Amino acid sequence: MEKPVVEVKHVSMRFNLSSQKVDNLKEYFIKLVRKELKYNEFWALKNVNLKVNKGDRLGILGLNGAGKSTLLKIIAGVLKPTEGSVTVKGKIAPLLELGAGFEPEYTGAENIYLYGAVLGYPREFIAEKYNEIIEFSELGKFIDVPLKNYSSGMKSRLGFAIATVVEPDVLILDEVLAVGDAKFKKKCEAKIQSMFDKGVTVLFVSHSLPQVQKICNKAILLEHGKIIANGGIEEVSAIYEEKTK
Ligand SMILES: Nc1ncnc2c1ncn2[C@@H]1O[C@H](COP(=O)(O)OP(=O)(O)OP(=O)(O)O)[C@@H](O)[C@H]1O
Repeated sequence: MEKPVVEVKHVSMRFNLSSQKVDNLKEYFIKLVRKELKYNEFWALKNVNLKVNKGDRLGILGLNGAGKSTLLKIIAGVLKPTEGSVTVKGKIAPLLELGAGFEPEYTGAENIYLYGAVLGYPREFIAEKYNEIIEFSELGKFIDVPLKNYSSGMKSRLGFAIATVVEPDVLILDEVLAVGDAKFKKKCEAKIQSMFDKGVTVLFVSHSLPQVQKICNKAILLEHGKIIANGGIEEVSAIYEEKTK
């Protein structure tokens, strides 16, 4: 039997939602110290089990708030699940919120090392790939400018360049990904396509069913934090379409 590249076992994720109105920070800390803050527990994911085999391209479908991004963040290691475990074999390129690990006071060059470390790349590896990252980002002399002076497109370009410098075994794509202007977008799409051509395993979140159908061979459908369908793309798309009628 085929060994899964990604395995999600009994994963649940609880968030604490504040149920009270707190007017300012001072009041918040007073309530915190007096243990007067009340939370409502909210389970964004509930006992999710999933296996993704090598070379599969899995679409993650579901309505707003179903838990799609939370699941991707847990698989990428950005969030730790409240319960359960995730194993991923090989290198991951998580194209989620690009540049979330950036430090605004540091230059682009310094952030390459910082963000690289956030993604778990060894320092020597970053040093080796440093020029390639700068070249792909097309930031030129701006690489020595603090990140706080970058436009949002420039930050995304640097984030994309760092996250894709590895040859990943697993590519995590969230459609919220914003990657600069039309020209740079094309370049990113070409890079993603080249990863597809090499047979990378893909996890893809999108609200666009045609886009998911174009890219993916399999899909899951999440509803209120639970997987309610898991199978071939056509079968799961049909269930999703029925739900969104
Ligand atoms: N940090 C957080 N704190 C509290 N609640 C959160 C947090 N992150 C997510 N949630 C809640 O978890 C639920 C699932 O969110 P998630 O972003 O995973 O949904 P989604 O399926 O990706 O939705 P969308 O299609 O709108 O992007 C939502 O109800 C959201 O409010």
